[in-house]
Formats: sequence, structure tokens, C-alpha cells
Amino acid sequence: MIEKVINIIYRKMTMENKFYTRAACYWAKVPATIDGVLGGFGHISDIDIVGSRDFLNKIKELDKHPDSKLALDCGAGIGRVTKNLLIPQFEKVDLVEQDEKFINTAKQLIGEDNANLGTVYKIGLQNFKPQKRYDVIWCQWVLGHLNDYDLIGFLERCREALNENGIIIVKENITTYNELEYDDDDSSVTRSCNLMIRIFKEAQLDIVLTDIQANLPADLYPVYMFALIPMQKIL
Ligand SMILES: C[S@@+](CC[C@H](N)C(=O)[O-])C[C@H]1O[C@@H](n2cnc3c(N)ncnc32)[C@H](O)[C@@H]1O
Repeated sequence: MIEKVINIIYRKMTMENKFYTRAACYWAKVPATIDGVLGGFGHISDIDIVGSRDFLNKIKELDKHPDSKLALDCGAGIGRVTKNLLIPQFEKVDLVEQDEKFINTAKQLIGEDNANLGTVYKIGLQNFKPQKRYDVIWCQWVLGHLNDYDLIGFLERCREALNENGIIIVKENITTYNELEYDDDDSSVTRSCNLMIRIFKEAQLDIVLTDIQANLPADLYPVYMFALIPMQKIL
């Protein structure tokens, strides 16, 4: 019996390792360009940044809005979001990215001597533990690379790493039907809106604002933006 359980656990761990190593191998072969990190859709980058900027502006209008001192860009790629969205709005921006070539390009594009560039962490989000407190933690087009269990753990650690009035932003593709879709090419999943909401709840996060990215080509998944805060305790 014990042997059977150990075998099941071992098989599960092997499958999960494959899920992560396959994704890392996929990204290692992708050119460090905007078109590369956006899977051939580099032309939508400006539209995406405008949508994100509008969303951040709406967050600033909330009664309890985050400060603009320190932000964290998760799964930062070549620093597209950091450079075009976060650096103009925050005093310092830290990055987490696991691909070395993307990190080197991000440093070049942002400028290693740029006073707004903070710490760059080379690690997968499934193993990342924030070392500082952040006003905004931005997660875009990367969370499909985490399994549900690791995603909940990651979001919990982010929740604990928020400053007062801090916010986590999740900007991800969402399936149109209420189903999970697996992409064998880049080893990622696309989740339904219902599943995302369940995961946020598990991680004890409340949604304070949502929006759908406008003006994207019709053949792409809808892209949802969620602003999340630590779950409010009912006294
Ligand atoms: C679609 S790109 C998005 C990059 C960036 N967020 C953007 O919007 O320009 C996905 C990025 O996630 C990174 N990535 C994939 N799996 C990851 C993981 N487990 N932890 C951290 N980053 C990961 C890839 O290396 C790649 O840079």
C-alpha cells in the first residue's frame, strides 16, 4: 500500500517537473524580441500597454490605492511591461524571470544604469519567495505556466508581500468556454474565468476591479485584467 502511494506521488512529481522543464526549454529557443515573447503578436504590444495603463489609472482612483514606490514584474520576459508601463509609473521596479537570455536583453533594453531598475531575480515563479514589500505586483501572460497548486502558493506569497493598499494585477488569456485548455507547444494552460476566480479565492484574494483588454484581434483569446487585494476579514 505504502509503495503504491509513493509510486503515485513519484509519478505526479515527474509529470510536474516535465511541465516546468518543457516550458523552460520552449522559452530558451524563443528569440529575445517583443515578437518572440508575444508569440508572433508583437504588433499588439502598444495596444496592450495602453489597456494596462488605463487599468492602472482606474486603480489609482480607488479610495484605497497603492503607493507608486515599488513594483514587481513577474515572468518579465525582455522587460516589455517593466519598460513601457511600470518604470514610468513607479520609483523602482524589480523583475522575476527564469530565462537568462531574456534577463540579459531586459537589462540592455531598460538600461542597467537606469535608476528605476531594481533587483532582477532569475527563478521560476513556482519557487519564488518575495524578499520585499511591493505596492503593485504585475503578473502578465505567465501564470498559465504554473499548475493550480503552485499558482495558489505563489499568489499567497505575493499577498503576504504587499504593502498597505498594495495590489496584485493578473493579466492573462481566458478561455471562451468554461474549460481548461492545455498547450503542448509551450507547456502552458489557459484557464476559464470561473477557475481563475476559484484560485483567487483559495489564495484569499478579493477582486476589486476587472476589465477586458480592448482592440485585440478577434482570433486571440480574450485577455482579462484582475486587480486583487488581500481578502477582507468580516469582523
Ligand atoms: C508570453 S511571455 C510574457 C512576458 C512578459 N510578461 C510580457 O508580457 O511581455 C512568458 C514569459 O514567462 C516566462 N516564464 C515561463 N514560465 C515561467 C515560470 N515558471 N516562472 C517564471 N517565468 C516563467 C518566460 O520565460 C517568458 O519570459
